[in-house]
Amino acid sequence: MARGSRNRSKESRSKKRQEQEQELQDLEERVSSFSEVVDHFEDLPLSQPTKSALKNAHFVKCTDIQKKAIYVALKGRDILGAAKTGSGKTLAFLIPVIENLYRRKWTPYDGLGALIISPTRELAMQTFETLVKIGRLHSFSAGLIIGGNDYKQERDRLSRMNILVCTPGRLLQHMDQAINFDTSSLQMLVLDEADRILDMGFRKTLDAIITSLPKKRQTMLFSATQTSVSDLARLSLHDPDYISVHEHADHVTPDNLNQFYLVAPLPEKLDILFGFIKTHLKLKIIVFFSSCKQVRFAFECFKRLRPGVPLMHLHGKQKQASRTEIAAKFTSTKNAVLLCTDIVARGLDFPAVDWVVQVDAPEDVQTYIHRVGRTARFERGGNALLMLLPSEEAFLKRLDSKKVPIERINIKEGKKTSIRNNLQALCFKDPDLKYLGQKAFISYVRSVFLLKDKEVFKVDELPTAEFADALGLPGTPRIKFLENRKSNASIKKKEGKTALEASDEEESASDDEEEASDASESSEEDEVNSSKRTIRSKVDRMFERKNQGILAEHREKLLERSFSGAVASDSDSDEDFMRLKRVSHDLDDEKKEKPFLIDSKRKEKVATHKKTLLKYRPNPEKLVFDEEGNAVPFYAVNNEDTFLKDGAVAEQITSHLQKEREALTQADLQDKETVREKRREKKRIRKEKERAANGFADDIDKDDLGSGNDSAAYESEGAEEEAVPVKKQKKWFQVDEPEVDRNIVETEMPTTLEDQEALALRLLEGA
Ligand SMILES: Nc1ncnc2c1ncn2[C@@H]1O[C@H](COP(=O)(O)OP(=O)(O)OP(=O)(O)O)[C@@H](O)[C@H]1O
Repeated sequence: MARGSRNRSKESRSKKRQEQEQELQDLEERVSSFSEVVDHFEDLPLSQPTKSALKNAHFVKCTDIQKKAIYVALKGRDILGAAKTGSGKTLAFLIPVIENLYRRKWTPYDGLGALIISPTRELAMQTFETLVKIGRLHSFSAGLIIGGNDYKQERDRLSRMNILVCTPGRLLQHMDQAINFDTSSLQMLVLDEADRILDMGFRKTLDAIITSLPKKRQTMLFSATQTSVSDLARLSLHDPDYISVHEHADHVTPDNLNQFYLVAPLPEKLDILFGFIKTHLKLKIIVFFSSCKQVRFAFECFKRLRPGVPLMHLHGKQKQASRTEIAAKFTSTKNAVLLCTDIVARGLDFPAVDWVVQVDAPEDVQTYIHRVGRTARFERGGNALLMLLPSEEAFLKRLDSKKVPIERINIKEGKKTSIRNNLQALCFKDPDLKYLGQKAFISYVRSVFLLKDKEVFKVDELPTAEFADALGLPGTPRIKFLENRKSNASIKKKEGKTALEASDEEESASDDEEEASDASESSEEDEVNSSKRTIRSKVDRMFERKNQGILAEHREKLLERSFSGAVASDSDSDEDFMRLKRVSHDLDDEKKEKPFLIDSKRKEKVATHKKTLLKYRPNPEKLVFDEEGNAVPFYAVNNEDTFLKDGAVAEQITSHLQKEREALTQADLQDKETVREKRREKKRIRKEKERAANGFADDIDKDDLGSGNDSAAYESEGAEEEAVPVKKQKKWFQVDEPEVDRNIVETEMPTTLEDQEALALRLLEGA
């Protein structure tokens, strides 16, 4: 009996296996004979688990790139896929990855089958999520390998993974360090945002990765912007298929995207942005800056100015946990403003973004296309606003030549607001904010300095003093790299080189610096090292870090003083700051100690006896130092006659005491003020802690979530005068053409505490 049932189950197992084999064989045949473009996933030659998962995720109809790329990729061909932003490229490569492994009967024991490389961590995470969604009914193992995660944990799981989604730097780290990481069985390599991964920033990393991968593999490249042919050669593609669905479209950007630009002087950019936010409170907005420090400064200032909408910020200098949390929060929020750098520019799919605002112009048209592509995704509408400096108007030519339609707008005079005074007050009150402002200033100038397109980005035409003033800074911070550039250029000129060559060399040096970094976040150091990299001491770094532009000058003076009289040397450098240099301490000839010459037996004996030796020394002279630091004999400072010239002794005593008393009173007043300031600070910290306990914490030093509501913490400190009144400003700008539909989203039921607060604020202020 038992044997009978065992036989039956054996039979049914082998029957099932045979059916599966047959199914796979049929699928293989369908794939190889398939050559039509179909509209629905259901009609593609896909396995049942994939079809079911797609259906469950509500993916029914294929987009253009999916129609044209999936069936070709299923045949194992190399692919170069290009389609506009938000057109569904992710599924176009994920479906073939899963299916091709499935048809090859890949199991967890077969090792690594597919590698998907993304330029940023957030994009890798998003791709991984989609992979999990559509591959959940398969039995493959998949892993996410990105910087900022637990390296050990990743390493221990590597050997068991069939599909890996990763960022280039972290992948190479594992390739170099993890003994159990074997890539020899790899079947497929996918480069998402291929042009970015193949460009200079990742060149060395990617080349090192490619050399470790088997040559016989399927390679798929996808991007919204074109990959240069010379870059492709590095991948040794096998007779690739070029699938470019929007090649003949009128525009390279989505058709349902309205694009505007305005010409804004540098000092007015933050005013304009703040005005824009205040007049678009109910919308979801992404704002791009060129550096992390600008993002932080704008975020810290704006949240204190309470625009009445949740504010968030995202950049590469935040901890990974914060980055992930903020990205998730912005995804789920209906209306919010996300201030960010270009780590958000590519691939990220935040739902229902209404506006993309570029406060700083992008480095090139490619970056522009990717940035604006964060809105108007997959059949939705969207709007984009670009701020150009008067000196950057040449960028419009670049956009035009790449088929980007953009329209000029002007802000209505009556709608202009200024937050300059508010920023000044904030920076005055909070040295940390001022320090951040100084860093933001330097970062911005540096970013313009580093940009390649010198016809558009002209660092020498930046109104730096006015810009510093507009940021609320008490003075213009020193821009050391520009000074270095000038001095380097003049040295090079002397050596027969032109200034242009000199600055080009500096740029290429900084390109090298970028190579090892993640995405575009590397250009964040405030100081540009000149073409020769110098080793900086701890003290140098400290001076560079704290109060740039204030201490830097102080330090220069210190240096001047310490080295005045020093033996001039060509090798003078910053490291010499802590090194004692030979300083001439020559005294007058007559005061010089006569050398004790040992020219007889007697003197030889004396030389061993300290006390006797003293009589050969000149008489000691008591010296004091005057205010200029000159040594003068003690008794020469004052004698009785000169002393009495200033009045009788008693009078002088009284006036001296009077002066001292005044000085003490003054010092006392200052002390009292300091104590008061400390008390205020304590109170503020206590209040912040209380708020933190209630879930409202947001610390300037923490890269955590932020919202407009955080500024409430400053209310009791008399910050009311900093709040700019909220007015209902419907028409913020004017276009020559009829008004564009701004795609206003109605307020939904607030879901989070921040939403509720922002809504309450708006209601109170009548927005
Ligand atoms: N066939 C489909 N049906 C419905 N929605 C889809 C389909 N394909 C993709 N989408 C959705 O469209 C959005 C954009 O897709 P995806 O992120 O893949 O675009 P992309 O072309 O990679 O954009 P980018 O160039 O910015 O990286 C996503 O929200 C995705 O879920």
